[in-house]
Amino acid sequence: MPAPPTTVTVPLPGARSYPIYIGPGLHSSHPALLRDQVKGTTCLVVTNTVVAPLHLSRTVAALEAKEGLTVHTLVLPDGEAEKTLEVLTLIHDKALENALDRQTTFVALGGGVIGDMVGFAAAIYQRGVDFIQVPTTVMAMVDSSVGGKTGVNHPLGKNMVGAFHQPNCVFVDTSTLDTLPDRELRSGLSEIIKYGLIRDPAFFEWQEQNLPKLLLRDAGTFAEAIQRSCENKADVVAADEKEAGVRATLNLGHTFGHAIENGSGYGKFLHGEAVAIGTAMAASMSRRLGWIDEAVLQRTYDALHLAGLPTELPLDSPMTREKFEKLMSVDKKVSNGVLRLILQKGPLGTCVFTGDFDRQAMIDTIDDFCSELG
Ligand SMILES: NC(=O)c1ccc[n+]([C@@H]2O[C@H](COP(=O)([O-])OP(=O)(O)OC[C@H]3O[C@@H](n4cnc5c(N)ncnc54)[C@H](O)[C@@H]3O)[C@@H](O)[C@H]2O)c1
Ligand SMILES: O=C(O)C(=O)C[C@@H](O)[C@H](O)[C@H](O)COP(=O)(O)O
Ligand SMILES: [Zn+2]
Repeated sequence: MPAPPTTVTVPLPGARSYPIYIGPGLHSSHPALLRDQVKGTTCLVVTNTVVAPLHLSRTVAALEAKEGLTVHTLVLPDGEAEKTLEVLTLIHDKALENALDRQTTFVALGGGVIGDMVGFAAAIYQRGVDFIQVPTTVMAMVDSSVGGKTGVNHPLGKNMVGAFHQPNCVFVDTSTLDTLPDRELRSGLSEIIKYGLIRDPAFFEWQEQNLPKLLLRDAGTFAEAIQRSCENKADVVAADEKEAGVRATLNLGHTFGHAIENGSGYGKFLHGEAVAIGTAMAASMSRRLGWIDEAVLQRTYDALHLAGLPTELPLDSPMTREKFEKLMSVDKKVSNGVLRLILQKGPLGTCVFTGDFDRQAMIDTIDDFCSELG
């Protein structure tokens, strides 16, 4: 009997708490932890054209070992540009063609794009069916598979159509990272750094020491980074599941970042790259406001650079101040017409979620980041 894997729990009221299982080779060592989460007699595993040839057979084998379970599969096109309502409809087409009923479970096998889309498809299929997250990117393992934010993009705004829908469990087989390209791996580091900046200075200090080992894919270091990230995310989600307040802090850098993702054409930047530039913009704005000192600004930039992430817009960027303002005006944190932002304030590891800041500081920051372009 293999030792139990590392388990982080997302505590939620009403018997909705769920486990995040983390470990190398979980598909082989602990397949029962996955299949036991399927309650009915059918499930639909959804993945994409990149992940399917690499990992689908392992997930299907783990599920098919359950007696009486019929496993359906669907392979979607890959990429952020495919995170749309049109593509999501293919999931419902497949489910209905196979007469999948309300007891079915959807299984999301892939990165954050698949996880967000399959979760939303589950939230609205026959008004809600179960789903399981099987994340295969760093981004999905440390952030997107946890917490139940699901949805798709709209041409006019990122993640603009979606629902809160929590998974039955998150099954993190860290061995799937062996096939992840370096660029996608670095992108996920952006959200790991975020946890340090918004609430966990000790984790940030650990990152300052260990980011080089993460880039070298050291397995033990990765296991710790994933566990500590999931613990941070689980704490925040438990405190504020539907983002009435503190959960918004998980959006550090995202208002600028989402504008960059949309304004550059979904897919030019990976989410974590856009968030890295957005985090640099937010830090610069905090410094401009006098809310952080030069040392905190420098450490923020240094960590992003150490992770191999960008902190400025590329020279050929189509972003302009007008584009930023238009896209940021539909951010989900706008309340009664006032944009609220997450900004670092005080010592490293502290931030605020506020609409109470000098708007000129935001404009000047945007101008500063756009000034080298075109
Ligand atoms: N719901 C949330 O809380 C939340 C949090 C963070 C990010 N997100 C969303 O997640 C998305 C970004 O996620 P992502 O960075 O995982 O992008 P992604 O899902 O597009 O994956 C990145 C690339 O890696 C490929 N890939 C995935 N696993 C692989 C593997 N093991 N080996 C080789 N290739 C693999 C994918 O096919 C894709 O080409 C964005 O849409 C973002 O908005 C959501
Ligand atoms: O879980 C959350 O809450 C987050 O904000 C996590 C973010 O990293 C993630 O990118 C999320 O999808 C952004 O949410 P949105 O509400 O700004 O679309
Ligand atoms: Zn994010």
